[in-house]
Amino acid sequence: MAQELTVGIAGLGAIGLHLARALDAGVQGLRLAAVSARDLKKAQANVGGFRQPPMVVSNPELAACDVVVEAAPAAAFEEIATAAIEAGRIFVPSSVGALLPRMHLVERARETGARIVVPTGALLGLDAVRAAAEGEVESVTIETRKPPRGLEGAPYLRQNAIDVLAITTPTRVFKGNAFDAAQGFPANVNVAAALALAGIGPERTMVEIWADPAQTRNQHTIRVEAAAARLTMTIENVPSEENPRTGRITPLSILACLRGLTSTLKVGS
Ligand SMILES: NC(=O)C1=CN([C@@H]2O[C@H](COP(=O)(O)OP(=O)(O)OC[C@H]3O[C@@H](n4cnc5c(N)ncnc54)[C@H](O)[C@@H]3O)[C@@H](O)[C@H]2O)C=CC1
Ligand SMILES: O=C([O-])CC(=O)C(=O)O
Repeated sequence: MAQELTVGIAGLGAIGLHLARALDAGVQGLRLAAVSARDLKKAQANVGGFRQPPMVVSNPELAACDVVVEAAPAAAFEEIATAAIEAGRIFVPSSVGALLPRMHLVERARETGARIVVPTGALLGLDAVRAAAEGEVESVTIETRKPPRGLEGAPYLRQNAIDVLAITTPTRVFKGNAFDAAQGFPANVNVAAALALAGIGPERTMVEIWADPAQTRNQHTIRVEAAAARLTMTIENVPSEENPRTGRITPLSILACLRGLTSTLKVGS
């Protein structure tokens, strides 16, 4: 019989709370053991009614779990990631954009025996992108279209005095590489960072971000031109109620990713 992995979740928002509930409902081979949050009292109330209430701990204390899922704002990424990686755990980031300027953590994980497992999250097709990237890849692009409120508050918009809520027609608000996109939109295009890591890296992965008042969904289109195949894929995510920046599929994707850590039958590369 396969061993059970304990799971700790940092952050109980649109991603973390849904994931915590799903794990508490029972997933073979995984046990929710601990959660952390900004507001520990609220976290206690959120998990108090669980079948098996997890411990409410600090971010560094999550590293006692076998698997640490980061589902917090990007600003908290370093504290959560460092503790998990130093303890040699499996670290599953949501704020993937925050990993791009911290690739030394990957080197450190090699030394401590930790693993960093980036989920597909709100995106699709990273299996095909990884396969294509085993061969020659000419280009990888992602076009993200969100309702304006799904981009609100991004540092890039503030720095460039773009009032996204005043936009009345589809408007391209960013064009550049995935590294710069992740810095400028830390809460909006983690998908671009995941795509970059799956394929040809953050400098060569090109990103367009559109604010589109006609959109009701968070839409991402990937285009890959490679020696082995041409890929064009679109996902249209229903924004979550708690956080319109975040597609509802994200906690489901992380759950699927966690199942893959212990399942006997694993589908997709
Ligand atoms: N990889 C992907 O495909 C996607 C990634 N994301 C990213 O995932 C992260 C979480 O997203 P959401 O759940 O939608 O955010 P959210 O804002 O709904 O939830 C974040 C939670 O973390 C808590 N928090 C704040 N400071 C904290 C701290 N220092 N330590 C622990 N918890 C803290 C907040 O109180 C909140 O409950 C964000 O960085 C977001 O940009 C979001 C969507 C897709
Ligand atoms: O949920 C989405 O559509 C994507 C998202 O917010 C992100 O990549 O950070």
